[in-house]
Amino acid sequence: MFVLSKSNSIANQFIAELRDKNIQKDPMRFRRNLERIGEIFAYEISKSLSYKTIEITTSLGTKETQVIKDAPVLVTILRAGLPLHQGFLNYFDSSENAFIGAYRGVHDLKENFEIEMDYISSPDIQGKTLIICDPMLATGKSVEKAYHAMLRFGIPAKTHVVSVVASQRGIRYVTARMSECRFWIGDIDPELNTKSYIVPGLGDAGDLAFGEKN
Ligand SMILES: O=P(O)(O)OC[C@H]1O[C@H](OP(=O)(O)OP(=O)(O)O)[C@H](O)[C@@H]1O
Ligand SMILES: O=c1cc[nH]c(=O)[nH]1
Ligand SMILES: [Mg+2]
Repeated sequence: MFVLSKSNSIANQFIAELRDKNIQKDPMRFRRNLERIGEIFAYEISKSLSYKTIEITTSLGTKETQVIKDAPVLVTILRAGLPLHQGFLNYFDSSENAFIGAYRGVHDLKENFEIEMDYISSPDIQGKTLIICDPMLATGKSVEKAYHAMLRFGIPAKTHVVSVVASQRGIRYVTARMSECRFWIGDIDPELNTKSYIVPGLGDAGDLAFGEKN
């Protein structure tokens, strides 16, 4: 597992701004910070992709260089995943894309809930590299359900899962059920509250990016 916050970088400032209850009042900055973190993860993940040699022609000669062999398929979970997804698209110009509509069903008294999934659109993913991005990994149920739903479109060669803030419990949940995936996490928080929100976390990422749901 790759954890951005384990080393010092500008990424930690962007994550700090996402968490800051004053700065996050500005939804444009909130979305832009998610996008910037998407760009940073895209760069980090690009180091683990497959490359091919091409020869390019400059105005003065030719040069052999390494370029990505096959663009990864970018998968995102609505709504909060959209700005993070845009960050990936900024770097992976020709990627195909998949979108999943998922949300938490009604909570019962024990704070249990199932994830409802009512929309999925995807290209064929057989043998391709997938990058699933969603800024929050709280219980881990959304991303686990999204990943397994994607498998009806083919078996990917490799799946990368990206999350900006994850809980320790969520990490345990997904690594136990998605052992074939590689996880790329911004920062890991210790707790979930009784509504299964990450503490300290940042709040509701979808609402902060796009406004409260009615
Ligand atoms: O790990 P989990 O416990 O499943 O929680 C994480 C999910 O919660 C958030 O989405 P939310 O359901 O709030 O939808 P939204 O993006 O539309 O606000 C987030 O973007 C994840 O998809
Ligand atoms: O802390 C959390 C948990 C789920 N979804 C969010 O947006 N935040
Ligand atoms: Mg939400």
